Amino acid sequence: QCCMVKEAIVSQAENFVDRTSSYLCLDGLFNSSGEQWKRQRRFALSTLRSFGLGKNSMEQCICQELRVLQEEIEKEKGGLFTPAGLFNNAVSNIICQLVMRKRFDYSDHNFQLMLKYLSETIQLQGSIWGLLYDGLPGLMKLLPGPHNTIFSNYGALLNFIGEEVKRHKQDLDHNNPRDYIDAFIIEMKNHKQSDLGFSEANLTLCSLDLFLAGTETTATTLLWALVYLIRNPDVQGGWHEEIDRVIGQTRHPTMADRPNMPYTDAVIHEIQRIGNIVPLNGLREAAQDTTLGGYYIPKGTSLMPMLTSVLFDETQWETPDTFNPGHFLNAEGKFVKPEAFLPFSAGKRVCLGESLAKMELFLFLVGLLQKFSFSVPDGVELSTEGISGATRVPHPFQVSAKIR
Ligand code: HEM
Repeated sequence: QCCMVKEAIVSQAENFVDRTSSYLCLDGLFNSSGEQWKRQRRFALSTLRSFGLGKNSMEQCICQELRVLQEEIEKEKGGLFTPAGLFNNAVSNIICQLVMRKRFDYSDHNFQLMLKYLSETIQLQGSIWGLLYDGLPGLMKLLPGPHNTIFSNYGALLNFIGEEVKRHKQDLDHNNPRDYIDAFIIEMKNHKQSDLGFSEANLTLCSLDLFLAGTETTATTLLWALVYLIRNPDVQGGWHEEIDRVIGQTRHPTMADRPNMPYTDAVIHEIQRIGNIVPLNGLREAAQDTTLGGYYIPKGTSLMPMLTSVLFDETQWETPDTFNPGHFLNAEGKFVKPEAFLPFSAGKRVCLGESLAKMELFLFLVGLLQKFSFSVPDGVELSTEGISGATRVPHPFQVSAKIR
């Protein structure tokens, strides 16, 4: 199965095309294909890079947000709190800086509402209701049910981004674009009509895609980190020890610390593997009759490459169902990355934000562990059973964070 997933998304990619979701007939980044997707993906990558993606300035931006997050957690004074909202807000602020050059306070109720809509929509889209709608949009449109909430949530989210676009148009300086939205508006002027997706409607959709993709996955990974660290105090202790030895207690982590922290690297990778945050990839469709892993797949067949099967393949991992950072360490304690590790997928549609996500996971997690020990009251056990939608999230939980 592992080989099939990799074959389908990498070596046989030309035999499969992306099958777009029926929701709202969106273009955006996720749902476009062909020339438009190619152009939009290239534009998004180069624009985000020009505003700091993968650069030192991004590192500083994440560390500033880390400080705010640490202060917010400190305010809890070691008492129980719910980390989900804080993590969502902190992570979202990073992609918001790139897309709309602003961050939102943790007390901003309207922004909290947007984040709630976002999580709810992602869960519903991956639920049976979302899948039924994707399969039978004509019929489902006529029926009541939770799938209708997706439309109202998208409406509110598109409105929120639309307001930002309006504000950007009012004070745009064509010679000094500030962010992705500015750069897109300028690019729209260079294109006749709306070819290759450079239209105002698509600007809103692409911005929403970045906001959505850049928030939920990374914030959910941070939540799984707490679940597994609290359930495995020896791993949390080992991580504290490496942080104290390599960075100490006074300075902030930087990406330059990473090569000196193999245990940290291994734990983060193991959290991503066992957390299995994006279990299902987007639908693909066989563009021609194809043979994959010995199976004949006729042209037109829809396939869903399950990243889960790669992450839990017992031929690839020593103890696939157990949280074990040793999966990513060799006998000398050096970090190694097995080929079967594919949480960002692979091939031409590989996650566009992979480098940003890795930077965020490293800096946020090391910064939080440097400052706090996380625990739950005696007798409480955090569940590893996730709630599966388009992403797999932990059941809501509370933790306490004691300053170290
Ligand atoms: C731990 C965090 C993350 C995980 C596990 C993750 C995982 C994924 C996966 C599995 C895909 C689907 C790839 C495919 O269809 O083959 C994807 C696509 C995508 N991701 Fe991420 N992602 C993460 C963070 C981010 C961040 C921070 C951004 C912000 C820019 C982002 C932006 C995107 C975009 C725009 C796509 C669509 C790419 C396309 O269709 O061309 N992701 N991601």
